[in-house]
Amino acid sequence: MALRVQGRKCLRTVHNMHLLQQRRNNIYSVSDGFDEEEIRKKLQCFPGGSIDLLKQKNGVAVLTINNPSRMNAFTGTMMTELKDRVTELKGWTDGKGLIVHGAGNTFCSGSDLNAVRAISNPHDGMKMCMFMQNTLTNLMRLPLISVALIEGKALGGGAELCTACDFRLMMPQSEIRFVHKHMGLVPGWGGASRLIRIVGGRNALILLSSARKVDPEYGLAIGLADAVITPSDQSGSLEAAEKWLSEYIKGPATVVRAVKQVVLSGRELDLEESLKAEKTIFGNVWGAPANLEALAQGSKHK
Ligand SMILES: CC[C@H](C(=O)O)C(=O)SCCNC(=O)CCNC(=O)[C@H](O)C(C)(C)COP(=O)(O)OP(=O)(O)OC[C@H]1O[C@@H](n2cnc3c(N)ncnc32)[C@H](O)[C@@H]1OP(=O)(O)O
Repeated sequence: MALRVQGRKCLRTVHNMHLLQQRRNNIYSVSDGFDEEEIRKKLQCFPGGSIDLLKQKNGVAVLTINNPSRMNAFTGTMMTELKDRVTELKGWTDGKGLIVHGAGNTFCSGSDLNAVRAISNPHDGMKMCMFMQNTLTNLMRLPLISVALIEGKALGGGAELCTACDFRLMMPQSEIRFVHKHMGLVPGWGGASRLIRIVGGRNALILLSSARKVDPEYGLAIGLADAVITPSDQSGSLEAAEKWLSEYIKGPATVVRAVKQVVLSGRELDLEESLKAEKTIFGNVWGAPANLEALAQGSKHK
């Protein structure tokens, strides 16, 4: 009898770990008819710009969408570079936070229209969509607290990209705009699914069906923007974003990453599975150095 109970417990733990593992993986794989190498080769035909990653000692990484002459539009090589940078961040165990921003004074104007025109057939479009969904899902699931710093415009795919971050910071002149309908499209990089979870179905329907501009005031009202930052003469927008983020990433990386993981589980799993995942994550921090140190110090929370 005791053995049977133990066996069931063990099976449950394996199932639980399997679910957590699944969450870390790509949405599309070979079993979905997705051949990453095939689309990578195609994307390499559309070069230009870069995705730059700076991992700082303070545990905050800065990811720069860098193609200012085209308002930071995503070329094919930038899509593959984004995938590689996100993979690099997955292995960065000292990391706590991430800021995604654009070079120059703007965020991102979506896909490079030159590439879009060249692959405007459904087969290639679907492969690109699967590739970007995999990348942005992995970005969203990083155990880092992420912020999209939206300076200037976030249009089309750029608007979708900012929904893969935990928070969105706008600036007085910035705008987020899902222009897809005006292009005869709907979002395909996972932007619609994430937008609904951020602002609710009603607001998402308004934004997607009207391609309405979201300015900071409207962004704050519907919960798409988390704050509006105004850089001072002394510090630029990146510094202001880092300052805003610093509130949420104080303390050891193990604990900050665990916080992000429990929130991810709650966001993505049903209640029972989320509770089990929470237990597993809790098991990793309970009695760990940060916990023991806090107990030894007898900390008070006045
Ligand atoms: C819809 C879904 C799809 C996806 O999910 O994959 C997409 O994202 S498609 C792309 C959607 N985005 C657009 O359609 C943006 C089109 N561009 C604009 O509306 C304007 O350029 C704007 C508002 C971004 C900036 O306007 P502004 O007057 O400030 O500057 P310019 O128009 O002179 O732009 C400077 C320079 O950048 C080039 N540019 C801008 N966006 C793109 C882009 N997405 N792809 C390629 N090139 C882009 C623009 O053509 C100018 O180049 P130049 O050689 O100087 O004429």
